[in-house]
Amino acid sequence: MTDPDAPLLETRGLSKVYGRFTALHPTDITVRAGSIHGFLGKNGAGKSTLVKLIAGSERPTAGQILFKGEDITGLPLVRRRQLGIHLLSQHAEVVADLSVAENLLLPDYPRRGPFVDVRAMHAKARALLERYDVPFAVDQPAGALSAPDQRRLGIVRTLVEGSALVMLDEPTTALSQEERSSLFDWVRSLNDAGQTFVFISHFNNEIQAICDRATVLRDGRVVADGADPRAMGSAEISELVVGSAVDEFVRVPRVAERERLVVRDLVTEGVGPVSFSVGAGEIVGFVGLPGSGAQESARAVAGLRPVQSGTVELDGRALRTADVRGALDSGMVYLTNDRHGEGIVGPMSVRESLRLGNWPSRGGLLADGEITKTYEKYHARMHFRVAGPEQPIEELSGGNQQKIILGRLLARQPEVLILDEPTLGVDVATKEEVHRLIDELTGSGLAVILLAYDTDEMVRMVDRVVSFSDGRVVGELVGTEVTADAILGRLHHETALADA
Ligand SMILES: Nc1ncnc2c1ncn2[C@@H]1O[C@H](COP(=O)(O)OP(=O)(O)OP(=O)(O)O)[C@@H](O)[C@H]1O
Repeated sequence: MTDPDAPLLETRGLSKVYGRFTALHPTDITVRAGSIHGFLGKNGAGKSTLVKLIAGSERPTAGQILFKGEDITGLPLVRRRQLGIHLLSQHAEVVADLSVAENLLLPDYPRRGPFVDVRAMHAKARALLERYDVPFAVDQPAGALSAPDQRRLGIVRTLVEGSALVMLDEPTTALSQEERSSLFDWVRSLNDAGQTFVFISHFNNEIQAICDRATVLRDGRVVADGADPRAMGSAEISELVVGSAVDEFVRVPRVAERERLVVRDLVTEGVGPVSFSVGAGEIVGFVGLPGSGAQESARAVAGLRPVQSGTVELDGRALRTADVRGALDSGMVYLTNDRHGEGIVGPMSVRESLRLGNWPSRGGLLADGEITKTYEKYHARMHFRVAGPEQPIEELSGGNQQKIILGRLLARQPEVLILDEPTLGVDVATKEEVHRLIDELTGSGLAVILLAYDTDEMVRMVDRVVSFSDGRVVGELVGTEVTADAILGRLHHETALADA
């Protein structure tokens, strides 16, 4: 049995300074053996910095890390892994083109002479997966697994290596509600068997669902250590994280007076034909499971997917389909849910990143003052935690990068805004501010399409929901029909709806 009070890991005066910026002030925390310990905090609070220091991928400026009572501060990452300390970032850490078995056993493949013994490797992998209750085919490429299964594979790999502490940095990013809860069930069952986890999330309900202890960081300082989130209300957790009460924003639904975006019979690579419209000042939520056509249709409208047939009209003008430039020039912008793949130019400064692709010019010259004004405006609204306007965007915390990308799109003063997970990785306070900002813009006629896994976000923001299944539009919810239960109902009974 694991002693419930035994400290597995402790930090003493652990700090991290980057140049003149203190990401983490001297920090004392304790992670107990057998717990699921949440690290909470606003964007840039220092959560990722702390887990990186513990894992050994960053060196501390000062302080100590004790693991099972031993000082491990001077040990490199590989040695810490051997001791069983693992950090899994948001991106599933599997090698996509290696098989599941190869991923699991890397690099100690069973051998017969100089050759890898594939049979033995598969048998061993199968036995391991069975032990952790994950029934993947071992010979398929890991890249073919769904996102949550890739995450499971990543976790199993650390367990196979003999993990004592698995740290998960926002592991539910881009997972659907169902995928989240089944991942949680699995993590809980591993925890019941004694596995210790550290878990980072911006969702209070996730923290309350699986964590028995929590550490809260604010601006690089610990403000609570060892609190039990299950004994707190969600508002209480938010207040602890933010430092003041969070004023939840709920939009007053708006009825569109005229159509702005009209899409007819759009067919895009296995999806369609779909038809829908978005009115001036309206926010329309697209709901559907992965592959249902919700995201595919939104991307096709923005010119990000090839279109086989159908028409897209903006304010009565036909747009050329599959033309990103044309869509952008007409005022249609798309916020990607993959900021690493599509959103970030690493070394560029925060200030310039806000006007990337939309450079203000005066008499043919770059209007530098305008760039600064844009920075000041969005900094005031979205509270970037940055060292200053010239800091390279790649150095920012995940949530702060998301805010910059969103600011960049808003600075284009779009006519149609397509938001794919706009508050991905964004903290509870900023989420409300982002919602307010979008709501204000609809006041001047902006048309918005919103894709969001977070049903609560959907309910609070949209005027109407269009649901997708099997590549088709299968239903609509309007006004008071838009409730969390109704949206989840649409997701779970898509086929029933298709028949209706
Ligand atoms: N390499 C670096 N150089 C300079 N500053 C950095 C570097 N890495 C992180 N920082 C700064 O340290 C602060 C803490 O970042 P960290 O990634 O730990 O935040 P976080 O709490 O994980 O935030 P989020 O919720 O947004 O992921 C941020 O303000 C970030 O800009």
